[in-house]
This record gives sequence, C-alpha cells and structure tokens, in this order.
Amino acid sequence: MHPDANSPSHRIARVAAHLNPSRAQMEEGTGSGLRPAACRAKGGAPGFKVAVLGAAGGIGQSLSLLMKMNPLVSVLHLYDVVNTPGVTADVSHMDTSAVVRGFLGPQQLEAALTGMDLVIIPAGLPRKPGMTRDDLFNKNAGIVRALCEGVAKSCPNAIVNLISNPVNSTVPIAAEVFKRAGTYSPKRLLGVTTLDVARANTFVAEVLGVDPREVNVPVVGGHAGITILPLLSQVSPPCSFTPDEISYLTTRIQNGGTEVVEAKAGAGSATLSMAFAAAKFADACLRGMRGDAGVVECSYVASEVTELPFFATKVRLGRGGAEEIFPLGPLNDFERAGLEKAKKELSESIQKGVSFMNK
Ligand SMILES: NC(=O)C1=CN([C@@H]2O[C@H](COP(=O)(O)OP(=O)(O)OC[C@H]3O[C@@H](n4cnc5c(N)ncnc54)[C@H](O)[C@@H]3O)[C@@H](O)[C@H]2O)C=CC1
Ligand SMILES: O=C([O-])CC(=O)C(=O)O
Repeated sequence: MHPDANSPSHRIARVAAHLNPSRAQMEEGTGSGLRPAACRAKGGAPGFKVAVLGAAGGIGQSLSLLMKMNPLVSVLHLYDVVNTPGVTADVSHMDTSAVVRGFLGPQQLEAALTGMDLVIIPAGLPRKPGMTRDDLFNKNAGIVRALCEGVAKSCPNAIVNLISNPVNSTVPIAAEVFKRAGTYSPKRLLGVTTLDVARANTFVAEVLGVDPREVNVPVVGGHAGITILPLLSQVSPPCSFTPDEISYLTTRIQNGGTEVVEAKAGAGSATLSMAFAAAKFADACLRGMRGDAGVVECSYVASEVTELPFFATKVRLGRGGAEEIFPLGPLNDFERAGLEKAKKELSESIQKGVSFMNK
C-alpha cells in the first residue's frame, strides 16, 4: 500500500468511488457496491449470501429492503435487467450489516449468483385485470428458465424461493432445468405460497375478531384460484365456522390476488404484501439453514402427499431446504371436494410446465 494510502484524502476518495459507481462500472461489474479492497467499511457479519432476481420490480424493491434488514443476511446481491444501480445505491444506505451489491443484465447474472446460499426469484410480468396467472406463462416461463439455468451454473447448491407466476407451472419448469443440468435436489426448490397463508390468517382473524399473528391457517394445493385450498378445519388455535363463514373465507382467500389486481386497476398485482410474505418465507428458510429446530411453513414443492409430482403442504425447513413434507391431515367433506377440483387444475399446470421444457 502507498504510504499515504490511509491518509484522510485517500480514504475519502476510496469511499467516494464506492458510493458513486458509474454506470460503466456497473455494466462491467466493477462498481455497484463492490467495495475497494482497502475500504475499512467491510460490513459482512457472519451470515448467509442471498440474491434477489428481479430486484428492481414492485416485489423486488420492497423485498430487497426487507432482506437488507434481516440480520441473518451478510451479503445481498440485487439483480435485474433494469434499474439495479439506483435500487442498489438506495438500499445500500441502510445502516444494517448486510453488504449490498448490484448486478445489471444477463452478462452479470453469473457474478450475481456465484457463491449464493439462497436465491429469491420475483422476476417476471405481473397480472392486469381480466388476466389469470396462467396468462403470464408465455412471458414468465422463459424468464424463469433462463434464471434457473444461471442458478444451475453458478450456485447449484443454493436454495431457491420461486415467486414468479404462474407458480404452479414455474416450479415444474425450474425442476426440469435443474434435472437437465444434473443439479436437481427437490429439497432445494420451494415455490412461495406464503401470501396465501398471510391472507388466510388475516381474513380468518377478522372473522374471529382476534390478532392475525395468533392465527395459523394451513393453505395447501397450489397458488392459483381453486388450487389454493385453505384448510379451515385445521386452523390453529382450534375454532369452528358456520357454513356461510367457510364459503366466504374460502372464496376470499382463493381470490385474494385478484382482489388486489382489481384494486390496482392496471398498475400491477400484490407487491407490498408479497414482499412481506417472501421476506417471512426467506427468513424461515435461513433459520432452517442455520439449523433452528421446528421451522414449518407451507410451500409448493416436489411431493408424494398426493399423486401429483408437486403440491403445497406444510414443510419443515432445515439445513438442506424442505427436509420433511407433512401430510394433509384429516379433511372434512368440503375440503375433500375442493382437493379433487384443485388436483385436476394443478395437474394441467404442472404438465404445461414440463411440456414447455420438452419442446
Ligand atoms: N408467488 C406469489 O404469491 C406471487 C407472485 N407474484 C408474481 O411475481 C412476479 C413479479 O411481480 P412484480 O414484482 O409485481 O412485477 P414487476 O413488473 O413490478 O417486477 C418484475 C421485475 O422483474 C424484472 N425482470 C424481467 N425479466 C427479467 C429477467 N430476465 N431477469 C431478471 N429480472 C427480470 C423486471 O425488470 C422487473 O423489475 C410476477 O410474475 C407476479 O405474478 C406476485 C405476487 C404474489
Ligand atoms: O394475483 C396475482 O397475480 C399475484 C399473486 O400471485 C397474488 O397476489 O397472490
């Protein structure tokens, strides 16, 4: 090191270079929060390395903020095809310990993913009023395939939290990508259905007149319309509902996404509640990866609970991802009928994802 390298003027120059990475540096991957080796502000407490793919989007920005607040995260990589320099500069000013780095465009995907422990994927188009989640398939299938190919290449052992819709089909697509790359571990691929549980907890708590934080509703099946199956007979703490309440709650939980899409009237779908749900699920994954006992969340995973290859139920999260998949438990007649309808639609969505990869 030059004898003056630690002089006040040199230190200021170093920090300034870090704070204002030029767009050219960002495009070369030399800026974007990559800290100069001699910079004192190393951050980086022990913890996990997490990447958000689609970090400049409606979900991605709030999710990046929430992951920067998570003390289990030591390094946070923000990747998108647009606007990551701004989001990265912004989030990096939060005085929490995670070191934030931004990555822009496919030529930086490899750098964004190398060394990551957990990859969260909210990249892709959201719905507009009148669309189903399946209407997003044509655009989002290719995005998910390309990003998962990047995961297989650069961080094959990372746990993946997949948010991009239609989740019922994008998770099977991701599984096929990993199988082809020879990196597939069913335990490490988790479709995020936490927002269905958050909505179910909220709406049930409203009906019961209690704090939603005290309520836990298992939601099984998948993540679209009738495939979203709240098990109101298994609510914790135990409670009972009238037939009208069951009908109202089931419909509202299944249509929660559409309720937001219509209220936003063309400006997108759930982003804030989704970022909250994704951050909650990612935190549960990180606690499991750390070795905490008894971390259980609902998730859409490879499963033998039904005859379908993928299904959402409660799973126990551990060091390797979904370590244990819990059975459905006792269902009442209403839930059994709902399950049969859900399975029919789910089966088609799974097949659609697999066929996309076999084209
Ligand atoms: N699983 C769930 O419960 C939920 C899933 N979603 C889904 O999440 C996805 C994202 O939603 P929003 O954030 O509202 O959309 P958005 O349009 O606000 O953001 C999407 C971001 O993805 C980026 N992107 C597009 N192609 C990309 C690529 N190849 N690589 C990296 N980034 C790319 C875009 O540039 C954009 O910044 C949608 O598919 C939506 O349907 C939304 C809510 C709930
Ligand atoms: O409804 C949508 O399109 C977004 C979504 O998956 C949800 O909010 O549950």
